[in-house]
Parts: sequence; structure tokens; C-alpha cells
Amino acid sequence: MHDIQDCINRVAIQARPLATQGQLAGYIPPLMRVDPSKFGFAVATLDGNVYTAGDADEPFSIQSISKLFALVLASSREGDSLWMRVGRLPSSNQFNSLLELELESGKPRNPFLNPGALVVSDLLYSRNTQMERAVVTLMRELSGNPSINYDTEVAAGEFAFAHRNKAAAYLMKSFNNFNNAVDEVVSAYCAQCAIAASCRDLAVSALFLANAGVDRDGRQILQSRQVQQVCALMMSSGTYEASGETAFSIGLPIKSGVGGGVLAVIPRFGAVCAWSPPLDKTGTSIAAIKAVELFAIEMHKTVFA
Ligand SMILES: NC(=O)CC[C@H](N)C(=O)O
Repeated sequence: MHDIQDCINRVAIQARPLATQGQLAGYIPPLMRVDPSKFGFAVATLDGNVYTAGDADEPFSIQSISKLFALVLASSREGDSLWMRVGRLPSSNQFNSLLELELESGKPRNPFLNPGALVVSDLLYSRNTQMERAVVTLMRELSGNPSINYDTEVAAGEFAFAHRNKAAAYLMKSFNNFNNAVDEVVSAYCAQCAIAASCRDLAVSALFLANAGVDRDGRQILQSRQVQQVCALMMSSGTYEASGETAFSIGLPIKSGVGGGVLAVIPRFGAVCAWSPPLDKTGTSIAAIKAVELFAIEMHKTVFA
């Protein structure tokens, strides 16, 4: 399996320089202090191996990649009733847009847009007011890394400027699609987004999605039908308005975050995570998405093969 290591070494050399074309996520002040030249890449395979390059063991702010793990929790706990509160449609608007939310009576298009992720957090909060801890616990179990936690400074830094996310929650409350106190849920959501994990942690954590819902320890985290639903949403909405372009150029279920992480699932093979902080206009890391694309092409990994 040396070819995987050779491939990611080459991919890292090619993708890393693209970082100079992007911008850091300025609206979350602590993220402006991250070194923009960081670059990590990890591939976890279902046979139990992990291949890495660069800063693959350095924890970074996973931001919207946390929406994937929150959705996994909500999907396993709520079942199909989840879809009464949030849709499964792609959107051509930005992840924090409120435009469709007003037009579509407070039901967010999908769980990866901020309003959709806030509904998921609201659902989790109704069962557990420390919902961010439940997401941390899930990630610790899936990755086998008990030191995963959220960064309180990043959480507080985002909450201080979370006017738009609070506005989304209040708008949904006006349509009876938000049950708990806005400040409390938005604060828990900011903490969930502030989870710090490495490329290795994330790639290993996502392995169950490549394995019909069964994790490394043989636990059924989701039913295979739910895995299909979550992966379909990653493909159609995981990189927001760029998702069509991402599916066209890569053809894998992918979730990005404004911390610069990009996590991809390769069914029956494994999971890949790349990290480089500078972002494009859609909030996706320029070097990380390119690294995943180069890897997928060179290794012939796409769901359409
Ligand atoms: N796309 C993202 O990573 C956005 C997550 C960020 N915490 C927000 O709510 O805006």
C-alpha cells in the first residue's frame, strides 16, 4: 500500500502552494491568528491504516465539519422526524444566508447551511442542554482520541459576533421551527463549531460512513440507509453553493469548514481529510479541496467509478 503514501506526498507538494490565493475566516477573530501556511493531509483506510503528510496531527478548528457529526447524532436519535424541521435541498446561497429562510417559511433547505445546523443543534439541545459535549463524545469515540475538545476562546470569539446566526434562529422561532432559547442554543452551536481535531482524527472518525455505518469497534453508528442520506447531503450541500462544482470535479461526499478543513468519504475504501486555513469566497479551503481532488483523481476514487 506504499502507493497511497507516495500519492499523498505528491499531492501535498502540488496543493500546498495554492494556499497563498485564499483568505482566513475573518469573522471569527481567533481564526485570524492561525498560521496560513499550515497544511495537513490524512487518509484512513478500512483495513485500519492511516497515511499522513504535513501537519496531519495538529488540531485545527473544524467549524462546519462539526455539522456532519451533529447531523449523525440527530439522525440516529430522531430518525425520519428530523426531516419535518429541515430539508434536503441544495442551495445556491451562502452558508449564512437568510434569504430562502424567509421565503420558505423558516424551514432551512439542508442541515449544512447555518440555519439548518442551528435546527439540528436545537433538536439535540432539547434532549441534552450540553449538546456540544455530546458531539465531542461522539468524535472521541469514533476517532479513539480522548483529548478531542472544543476551544473555548474560538467559541467565545464566534459567539460575540454571531448576530446572523442569532437572527436565523429568531426568524425560525417566528415560524415555530426553533424551540429553545436562542442565546443558549447559538452558544452551544458556536462551541460545537469550535471543536479542535486533526486531519487524522477526522479521517478516522468518518470511517463508519465508508463502511455502511459500522465503526472501527464494530458499533452500528447509523443504519446503512441513514449513511446513504448523510452522504447524499454531503455530495449535494457539503460545500454549499460550490457543491455542484465539487461533485463535478471530485464526485465524493465532502464536508468543508471555515477552519480550512475538508473531509471526504470514499465508500468501501476509507476517508480523507485535508487542512489548509486560507479559504475561497464560498468558505472552502483552496489548497485542501485541491489536495482531495488530486488524491481522488490519482487513486481513481469517486462514487461514480
Ligand atoms: N462554513 C462554516 O464553517 C461556518 C461555521 C461557523 N461556525 C458559522 O456559523 O458561521
